[in-house]
Amino acid sequence: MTSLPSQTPHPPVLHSLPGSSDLIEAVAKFVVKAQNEAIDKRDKFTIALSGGSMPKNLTGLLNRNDVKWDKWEVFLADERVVPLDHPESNFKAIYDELFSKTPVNISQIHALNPDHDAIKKFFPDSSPSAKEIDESEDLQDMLEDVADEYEKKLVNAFAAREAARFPTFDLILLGMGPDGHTGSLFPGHPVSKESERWIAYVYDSPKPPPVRITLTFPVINHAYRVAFIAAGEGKQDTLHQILDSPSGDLPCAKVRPAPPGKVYWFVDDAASGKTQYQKTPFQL
Ligand SMILES: O=C1O[C@H](COP(=O)(O)O)[C@@H](O)[C@H](O)[C@H]1O
Repeated sequence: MTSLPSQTPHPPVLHSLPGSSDLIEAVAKFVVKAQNEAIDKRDKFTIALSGGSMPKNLTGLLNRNDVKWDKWEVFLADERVVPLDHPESNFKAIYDELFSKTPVNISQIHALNPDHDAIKKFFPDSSPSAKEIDESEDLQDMLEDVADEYEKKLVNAFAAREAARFPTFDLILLGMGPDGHTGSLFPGHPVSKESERWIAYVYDSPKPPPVRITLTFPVINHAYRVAFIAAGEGKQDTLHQILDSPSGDLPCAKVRPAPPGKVYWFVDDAASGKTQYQKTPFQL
């Protein structure tokens, strides 16, 4: 077992694209580059995807003929504990927007176990309150089990190829919430301090639905590439705070992969309207 390397992280690379179609095209080119490098090395591409506004920004991949879909192994950067066909499911968002239009086999996408008891128990409309979960070891055990099950999927996928303490994703794509959260890692939440687990659960997410699982920071910061995708004026202040303020308290600012890993920001000019951070023209 090796632990996280401790070199100084590379500074984030900021690419700001004029509009939505430029952003979507740049993201597609970037993902294909990451895909090709991974396939050259290991004949496989391990990627983790987020929900929220991200899936529609991945649709540029559908216009290309150099995506080697059969080599993709897909995980969720975070997921809400809801049925897979629920409108709040990140799996559903990604599947509907992207994978349903590709030859990717469903077995290549690692979703939550749809038959887990927790899916019924924590279904948003009938979910116990955070206080009830706080007071119930059984409910917490059930959530622990959901996180464990998902973690095992990662262990199975990565253990065969590396004996590292944390998995090395070829690419993790993240969103940035207006409060600076990413995945289901929310500002000030104790899960942000998790240093051992690969997958953690949250039952008091300030953004509904409250019950979720998420990749932890050690996993995110062990990836070979992490890229945020954020668009729109509504993200301006948060992006400014994350990239221009050296204190780095928001969850997005804590994404600083250990070298050789790197973090990239793909944003539109509306989102980067206030940031002073140096922009790097996007070119491949
Ligand atoms: O709740 C979530 O929010 C973040 C950010 O979403 P966005 O709509 O502001 O882009 C998302 O990345 C995450 O996957 C999701 O569960």
